Amino acid sequence: MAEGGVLRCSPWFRSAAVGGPPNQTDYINGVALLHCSGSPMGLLQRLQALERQAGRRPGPRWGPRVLDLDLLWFGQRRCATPELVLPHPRWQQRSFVLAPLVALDPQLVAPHAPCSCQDLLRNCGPPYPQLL
Ligand SMILES: Nc1ncnc2c1ncn2[C@@H]1O[C@H](COP(=O)(O)OP(=O)(O)OP(=O)(O)O)[C@@H](O)[C@H]1O
Ligand SMILES: Nc1nc2c(c(=O)[nH]1)N=C(CO)CN2
Repeated sequence: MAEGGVLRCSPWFRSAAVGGPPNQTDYINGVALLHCSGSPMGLLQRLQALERQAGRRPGPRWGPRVLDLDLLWFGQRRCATPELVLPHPRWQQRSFVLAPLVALDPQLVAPHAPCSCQDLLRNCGPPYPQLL
């Protein structure tokens, strides 16, 4: 049985919806650093079960959802299947991901990233997510 848990959590950030249908309400984003002794796919399945428990139902791409738990990276692992791509293909361009990561650790350089999360966030430019 795989074991794991939450090591650290970022504060929450509010930002306007990026992409998806028009007129969405703002999103609230955070990141967590996890310890996990199991496989990336096993972890993704646990995250998806939590989304379902929270009441998430199928909807349009990037449309409103009650909970969205994405796996950004899993150590140094790389993976490209229809079910799981690691590292997540879009995290480096998303200020709503990078602002919480920088809040978690201002020095953070993620596996396979070309520079620090702080530099990636600067590259995104404004508007920056609002710290709650
Ligand atoms: N790293 C990953 N983290 C989460 N889901 C992933 C990942 N790689 C691939 N997927 C797959 O993406 C599918 C769609 O997930 P979801 O609807 O949550 O996408 P999204 O979060 O809205 O969009 P995005 O992938 O751009 O963040 C899932 O069924 C899942 O199998
Ligand atoms: N602000 C914000 N925009 C998004 C978000 C998100 O979490 N926050 N997630 C998306 C698909 O995962 C698409 N757009």
